[in-house]
Amino acid sequence: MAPTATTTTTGEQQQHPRKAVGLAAHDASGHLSPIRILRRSTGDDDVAIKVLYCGICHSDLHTIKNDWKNAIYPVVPGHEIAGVVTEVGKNVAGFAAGDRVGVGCMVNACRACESCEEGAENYCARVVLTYNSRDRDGTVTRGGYSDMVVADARFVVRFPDALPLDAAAPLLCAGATVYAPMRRHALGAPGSHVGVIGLGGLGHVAVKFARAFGAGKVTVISTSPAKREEALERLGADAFVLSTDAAEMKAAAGTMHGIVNTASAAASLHPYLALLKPHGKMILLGIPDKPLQVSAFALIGGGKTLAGSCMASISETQEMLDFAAEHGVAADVEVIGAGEVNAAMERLAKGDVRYRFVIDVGNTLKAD
Ligand SMILES: NC(=O)C1=CN([C@@H]2O[C@H](COP(=O)(O)OP(=O)(O)OC[C@H]3O[C@@H](n4cnc5c(N)ncnc54)[C@H](OP(=O)(O)O)[C@@H]3O)[C@@H](O)[C@H]2O)C=CC1
Ligand SMILES: O=C/C=C/c1ccc(O)c(O)c1
Ligand SMILES: [Zn+2]
Ligand SMILES: [Zn+2]
Repeated sequence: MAPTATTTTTGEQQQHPRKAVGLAAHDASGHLSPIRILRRSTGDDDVAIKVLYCGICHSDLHTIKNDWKNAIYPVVPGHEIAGVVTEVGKNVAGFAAGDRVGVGCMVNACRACESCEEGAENYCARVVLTYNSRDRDGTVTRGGYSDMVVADARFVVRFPDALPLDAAAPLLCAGATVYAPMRRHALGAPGSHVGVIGLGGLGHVAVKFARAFGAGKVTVISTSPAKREEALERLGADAFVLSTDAAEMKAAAGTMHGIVNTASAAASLHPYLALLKPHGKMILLGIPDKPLQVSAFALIGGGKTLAGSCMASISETQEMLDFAAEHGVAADVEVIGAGEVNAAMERLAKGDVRYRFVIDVGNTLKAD
């Protein structure tokens, strides 16, 4: 199907003269179709990247379906972008043509606030997300379901040679998002018992990182009985608790030092908080479309902590990639062609993926 022309203004065409092709959703049906888009020229601080792979994060699905009511259509999703450098600006010293690089969830920030100065640009109030965000030049950002991207070098990371780009692409969001809070809150530290709610893209990588951290015990807490065997036999979990089984949940109550919650749909927190030991911590990562409720007693009783965490900083993302390369951590992926993306979204909505779809952009997304 021939790409549709994107809706660009004359101003945007002047600022973004470079033709590219992508996959866009035009409404809350979430149906993705080819689109011509424009990218900026390579600025002095920029890196131009030929996209080879892009992971499909559940946030992409939330966004194109407008679950969060923040979609700026046409949405070109994708923030698990892996590819090779084609051009660098004259101020860029750390990258060169041919380098294996990635772009995750962010492409800009204010660089002046307390968070930016601390190297925590993911908590900048003016953070610019890789897609569906208003950039500083006023244009809407478009993500990695496209054949090329241009990004400020500060927001580009390097893949170690040991990481294959298809299986490493999901680390840019799924991996970084679980790695950062697990390190910050010592979840999965040696001798500790960590639970992971939701064995999906984020969850399965959390299990792998917990193993690599030397956790004393890793328990998957899942709504899917079909995931039990491979959680235990292949992913390295020590235990599997079916959250719909009252006896299994009761047996696990009060046993966990920490829990990583990656559930993509709204579910009562109370049964999960009961799994924590006194003073245990739940890190909330999943972003369901509906607000969550928690009773005071669920936290006060036991002195428990419920903390949110958002993406990861660029330095945490690079640290995570280097750690993953050293410890053999990569995502379990199902590589698909650009033409299969809508079928993949339907399967993702049903949890029918083990455990991350990755689009083979380099070989299957081309301008006609
Ligand atoms: N905070 C942040 O910075 C980030 C947040 N996210 C968010 O994290 C969530 C997970 O993303 P991702 O891993 O890509 O999604 P996936 O769809 O790959 O995995 C989500 C998992 O959640 C579980 N789940 C689904 N529905 C329910 C339910 N009703 N109750 C309990 N568990 C449920 C399923 O696991 P099982 O079958 O084992 O039950 C499913 O596999 C999304 O909401 C996404 O938007 C993603 C990246 C960054
Ligand atoms: O998948 C990652 C999404 C993270 C995210 C963070 C902040 C925000 O406003 C979003 O819409 C998504
Ligand atoms: Zn994501
Ligand atoms: Zn800032």
